[in-house]
Amino acid sequence: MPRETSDPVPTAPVIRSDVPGSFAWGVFHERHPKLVQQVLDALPYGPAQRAAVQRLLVESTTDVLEPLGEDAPDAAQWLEWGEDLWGKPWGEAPFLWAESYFYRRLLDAVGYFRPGAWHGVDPFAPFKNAELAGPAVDDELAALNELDGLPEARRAQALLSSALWGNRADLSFRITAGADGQTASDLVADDSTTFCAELERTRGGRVCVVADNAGRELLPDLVLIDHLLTCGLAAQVVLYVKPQPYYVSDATTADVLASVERLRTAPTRAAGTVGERLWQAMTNGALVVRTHPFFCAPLPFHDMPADLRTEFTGAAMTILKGDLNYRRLVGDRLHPPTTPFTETTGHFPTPVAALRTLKSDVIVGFDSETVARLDSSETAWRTNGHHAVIQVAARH
Ligand SMILES: O=P(O)(O)OC[C@H]1O[C@](O)(CO)[C@@H](O)[C@@H]1O
Repeated sequence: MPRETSDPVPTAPVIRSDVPGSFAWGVFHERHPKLVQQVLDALPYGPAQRAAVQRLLVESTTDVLEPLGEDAPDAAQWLEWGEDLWGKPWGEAPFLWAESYFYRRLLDAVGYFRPGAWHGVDPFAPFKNAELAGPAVDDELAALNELDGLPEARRAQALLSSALWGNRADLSFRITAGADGQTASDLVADDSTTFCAELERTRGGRVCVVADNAGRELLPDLVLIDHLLTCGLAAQVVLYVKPQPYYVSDATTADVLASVERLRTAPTRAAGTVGERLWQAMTNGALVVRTHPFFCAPLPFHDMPADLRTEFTGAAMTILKGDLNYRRLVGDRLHPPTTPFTETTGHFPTPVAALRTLKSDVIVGFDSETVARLDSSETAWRTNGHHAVIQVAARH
């Protein structure tokens, strides 16, 4: 796809999953087998679906990329997205592309798009439901009572922080991270002052939020959205979700509805009030939930189609949540970590804020001291999910 903007052409190597020992290699060879087992344990799929899922595991680690069947509703779209890749080993495709296609093929294997009993059944719903129903969520929602009465700036900081660290709760991450990732954490790039100042400067505009995971990430996202609307920092919020199940726990419209309901029916006052306000906001158009096929595309946001670009255009800010959205925003490449964030996000049609815990190799916008400090820690700081960034590219 031709580059439509005048931003610099990236030269950093595109990440692939064919380097043994690399993080991306581990996703295909270690994480996916565990994920698939969990999916097969969580729902009583029949023998044909189980066999198809196992075939996908083998194909994605040892074989070449096969296109979707002609009867798939999005077969033509994927043929185009993969036009240079079909017939090549999975590991030779960009990691972002291959991982995305893995999730699309998993839906295929479990019959998500086929007429029949499993049509439209989210294979990740058992995990999402269990998380939303869990006692940890009750505790988190009860803590909202304590924010009442705080000055607006302090409340905003607390809600921003919850939305940021909510990303650490991603179910896919916990498959290999063990427990809940509740070890020492570190905010390694913090543009939160710019974030708040920018929203104040554009007060009353439209803010877009590109959601990441359902459950314990989406709940604090929704609470932050309620804050933006209630304080008048945004007159309208457009929440973008995935059109279909994706990357294990990514939020769909059904997940938004379940989360709003969870808030509305929470036993604690503050959460219930937020839930009621969000319900009203949805009914009067202050909060709009939207989706687009491109949110499950295997491509960076640089390549977003014109209709989606037009939708974003004019927003005061777009908040992108999570690791995958970050990869798609800055490009899934081994950038030098000191590459300016603004240099990699200039293609996006609006000012952007990334709220992300680090769960893959991609990183930009660091100063060299921070990189040296993290490198000397001899931990897998880029991928272990203990660190986070709030990075903002304002345009004025
Ligand atoms: O839910 P998030 O924050 O987007 O994280 C998803 C991340 O998980 C992985 O699928 C595996 O770690 C990454 O490749 C991906 O970027």
